[in-house]
Amino acid sequence: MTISKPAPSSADIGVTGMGVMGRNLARNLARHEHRVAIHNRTASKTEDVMDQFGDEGTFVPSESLEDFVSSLTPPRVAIVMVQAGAATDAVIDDLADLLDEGDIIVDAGNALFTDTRRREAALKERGLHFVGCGVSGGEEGALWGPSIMPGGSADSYKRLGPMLESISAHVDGEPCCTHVGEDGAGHFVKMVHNGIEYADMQVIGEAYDLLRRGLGLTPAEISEIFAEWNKGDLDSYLMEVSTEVLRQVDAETGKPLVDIIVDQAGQKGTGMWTVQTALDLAVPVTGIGEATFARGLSSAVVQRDAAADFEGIADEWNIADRDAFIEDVRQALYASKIIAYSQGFNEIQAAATEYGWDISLADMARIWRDGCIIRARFLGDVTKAYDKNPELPLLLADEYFYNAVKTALPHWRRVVSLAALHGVPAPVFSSSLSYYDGVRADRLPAALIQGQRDYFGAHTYKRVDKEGTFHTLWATEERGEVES
Ligand SMILES: NC(=O)C1=CN([C@@H]2O[C@H](COP(=O)(O)OP(=O)(O)OC[C@H]3O[C@@H](n4cnc5c(N)ncnc54)[C@H](OP(=O)(O)O)[C@@H]3O)[C@@H](O)[C@H]2O)C=CC1
Ligand SMILES: O=C(CO)[C@H](O)[C@H](O)COP(=O)(O)O
Repeated sequence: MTISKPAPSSADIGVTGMGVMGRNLARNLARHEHRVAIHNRTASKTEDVMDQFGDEGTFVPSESLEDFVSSLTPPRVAIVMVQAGAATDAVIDDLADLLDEGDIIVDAGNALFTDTRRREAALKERGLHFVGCGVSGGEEGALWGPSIMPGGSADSYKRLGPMLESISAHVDGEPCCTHVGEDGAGHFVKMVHNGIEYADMQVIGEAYDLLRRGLGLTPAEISEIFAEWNKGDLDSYLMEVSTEVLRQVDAETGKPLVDIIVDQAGQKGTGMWTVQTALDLAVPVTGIGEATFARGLSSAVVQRDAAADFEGIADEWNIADRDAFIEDVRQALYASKIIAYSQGFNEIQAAATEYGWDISLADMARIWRDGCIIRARFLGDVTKAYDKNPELPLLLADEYFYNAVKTALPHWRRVVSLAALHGVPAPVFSSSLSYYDGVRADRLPAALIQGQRDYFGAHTYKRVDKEGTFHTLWATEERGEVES
């Protein structure tokens, strides 16, 4: 269809960016009886949406951004769904010039939360509301009910919230959408969601690799094991996805598709942002970190080529009890997953303190129970844990999760040892176990590190037996101690 000029104030909400996500969010809004203005830089995409889906609800298409804005009913709500970074800045700038005081711009892309804070502050000065809003669920989620994580002011949520809640996924009648917190809080939580997504995918990958190498199982056999696991504590969308991928056969070669796909994992940057930000906040997110580095290692072609002939000097696999090994791997996967989530929630907690965001961790777990990529039965238990104690210092301090990890421990230790002995990389399984042993340790070798720092840089240390800060005069013969 060709697009004609829309009637002024004929839409309740608008979406600009008719890519994979934007068009489906617009269709979801239209299906929920919102009149949706739609626009795309390349007008043919808007026409395409109208041709294919125009009869699904009330769409108000525009060719120009000016028409798009004038078709919105004041106070206007315009959702931007374009690439993060420069593209988002460009669209926001153009929109801001056309909007009036009190109007709301929603950035629903995967923006870096510091960009969101900058944009919110700049637009506030112009009297505009800016809402950085995480959306998860991929193409299908956007269409049928994503998990939605809006930040921005509580005032903008009053206008925006009911529309977003109407299109989100629901669990027991509760929307998987809530006001996360002020300014960049929504995008922060979405970033950590994606970081956790990386860790969750990696632990499933490590389980697959160990089952395949340890027992010589085929991808189809592992798919069946995963399907079984998916009926219990590990029940999750990513487990389901893995089951599907592993059972897929390549039509051209007749081989398992997973053997045909090049083993170099891509990344768009949200996992890396989660790790970089965690370092800034001094929160150890070892699971997410190792998962992100594992993707990096997989794509480090030059280094992998150079190391391809290195000896492993590893044991040959000879597992006597197949079922016991499968259970070991399942337990290692579950425990490592709990650690990764525990660390991710700690990162959100730390950011809430740093930026003054009033984020309910229970609500974050609640809105991730469905719609998003990390949706899982497990998140119902995480919700309960934070409902019971919103101040939990770490998820593992909850009795349910502590017991789960305690039960998993012997299995987990066996798997990590076997992986090391047999030369199978299991970076998240093993680093998560180290985190667990580190966080529960009575004494850590950090005392030696403090001594080393004091020796070469007079960085001082504290003593276990008295208050104060001390320095040993290492360069003197007496090596006396002074209080500094
Ligand atoms: N795909 C996914 O599963 C998910 C994606 N996201 C996030 O959603 C956002 C959109 O992703 P997705 O829909 O997959 O992307 P697509 O590549 O499918 O679409 C990108 C859209 O951005 C528009 N665009 C790009 N550059 C500009 C620009 N300079 N000015 C105006 N418009 C521009 C494109 O317009 P044109 O047609 O003219 O090129 C197109 O409409 C991203 O931030 C992404 O990270 C979030 C959750 C899940
Ligand atoms: O946001 C998402 C889901 O919530 C995307 O699926 C995510 O961007 C995928 O990330 P990457 O390409 O880095 O694996």
